[in-house]
Amino acid sequence: MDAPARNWHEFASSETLASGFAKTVAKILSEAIGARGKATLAVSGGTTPGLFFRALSHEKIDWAKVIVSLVDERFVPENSPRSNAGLVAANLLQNEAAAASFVGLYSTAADVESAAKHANDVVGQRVLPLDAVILGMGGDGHTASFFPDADNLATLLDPDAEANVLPVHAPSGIEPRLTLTLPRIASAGFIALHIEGAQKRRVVEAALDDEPHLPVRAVFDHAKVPVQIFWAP
Ligand SMILES: O=C1O[C@H](COP(=O)(O)O)[C@@H](O)[C@H](O)[C@H]1O
Repeated sequence: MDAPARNWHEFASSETLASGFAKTVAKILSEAIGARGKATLAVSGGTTPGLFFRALSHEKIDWAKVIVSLVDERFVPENSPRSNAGLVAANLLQNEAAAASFVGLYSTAADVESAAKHANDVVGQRVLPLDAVILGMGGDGHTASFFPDADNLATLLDPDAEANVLPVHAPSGIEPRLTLTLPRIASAGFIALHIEGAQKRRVVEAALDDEPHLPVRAVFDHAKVPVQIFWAP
């Protein structure tokens, strides 16, 4: 397979990226609301998106018609500092965006397998299809919870997977995880990869050139629309 196109959107700083990227995502959501009366957005967690979330929360769109969900989640309750839902609640579902609905992936199930079954159904009923997906990426080339050492990586990355959400066990992921599967991400109407720093840029370039085994590459290969990379040093 040929290397996918690179669509870089480069900003001078995290702050200018956050505000420019927020305007782009707000426009996508507004267009979806105009077209079908609602918009669905799945966002990532981790250390990168906080500033962007805060900028997006101030955008003046019809947030009551927006459903926000997650690309992936750690199997931890929302009050854990490791919870992606907690990050979204504290930073995105504020200000104008407080009117949005939120559908998370975590539930107080006995184990991550049961939680994934529950999330699979809820996401299928309330969230899909996705108008916009915001991905992050770790320095190991994982995106969503597609960790290189996940015991079910091939299933997670199966372009024909029937599941919406699957459990993940990966030593490098620390806790068990819940993640959207590749085809649910790849079929979104807008797909952005938000990364910051020279090292992550090198990882993306490597994934697109000579390291196609890195999990993030699978999104580029199967996305229905070209993946847009938002980057700041
Ligand atoms: O564990 C996760 O990591 C990735 C990347 O996070 P970052 O801290 O390097 O920004 C994130 O995209 C994913 O949602 C999260 O669960």
